[in-house]
Amino acid sequence: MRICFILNPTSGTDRSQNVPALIAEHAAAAGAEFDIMPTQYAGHAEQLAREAAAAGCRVVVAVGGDGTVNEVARGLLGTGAALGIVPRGSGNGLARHLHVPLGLPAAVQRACHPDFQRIDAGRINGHWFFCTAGLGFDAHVSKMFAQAGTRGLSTYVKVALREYRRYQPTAVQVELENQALLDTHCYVLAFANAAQYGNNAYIAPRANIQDGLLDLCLIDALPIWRAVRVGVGLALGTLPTSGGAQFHRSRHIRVRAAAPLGFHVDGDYVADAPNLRWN
Ligand SMILES: Nc1ncnc2c1ncn2[C@@H]1O[C@H](COP(=O)(O)OP(=O)(O)OP(=O)(O)O)[C@@H](O)[C@H]1O
Repeated sequence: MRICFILNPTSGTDRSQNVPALIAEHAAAAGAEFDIMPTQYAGHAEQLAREAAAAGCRVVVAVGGDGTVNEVARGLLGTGAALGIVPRGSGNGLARHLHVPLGLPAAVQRACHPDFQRIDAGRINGHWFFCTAGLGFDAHVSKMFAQAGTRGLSTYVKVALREYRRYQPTAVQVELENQALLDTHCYVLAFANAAQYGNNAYIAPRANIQDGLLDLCLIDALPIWRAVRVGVGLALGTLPTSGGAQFHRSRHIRVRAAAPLGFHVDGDYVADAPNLRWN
């Protein structure tokens, strides 16, 4: 079985290791036939993944964080090749959800001897996601984070605290299957295919990646007392019971807003769009 590792050299914050050499060492030790292809620009991993699948690779491994996983997985949709992950990002939400080992040697070993399982894919306005997507404050923070110049959890937390004081939520209507229309303020509207954003921040601890449904976490306002409670709930995985957030589950979700809203897809800010549909 031939395996292709697609490596984003810009993922994560640790530049101290020679990652291609380490992958080669551990893949060879696992007895795999393999290729290692570094990306050259944002978006390149999707094309490389599609080409690897067309060339007969049965497993195509994203070496990076959730953004790289998203691109590789997008490229594999409809090809029959399986996605593997060697987590090298700063959040690694999908890898953590799927219990992929976070250490490189064990992750490479697992990619070379895979257990296959099916996972759901979500879509927002035509953009695929595999872990989480959302709009509101977290989308706004992902936009500002991308402009911050540095990456990593501490930068993310700094940006989130700074933007917390500035962010104004928008009024939206949310339409779910078989439920009354919700008129709400979109402070956070998170669409979870997997349970966490990354870094073990559990936005939807009960999300099941194989149930064909999205878990919607809705927070309509975030005064400081609730922000603290939500922060604790994210860290402990208790958001559904600790108060401050509503949860729903649906296959399709439609969101209407008077003004265009930005959204994020697996942590990367995409675009502003007036009317969004999730499925
Ligand atoms: N060669 C490259 N040069 C610049 N950007 C790249 C390159 N290859 C991929 N990218 C972009 O880098 C972005 C960030 O990568 P990724 O999400 O893997 O790392 P991360 O942000 O550190 O991890 P996480 O999303 O888990 O926090 C991706 O959205 C991808 O489009």
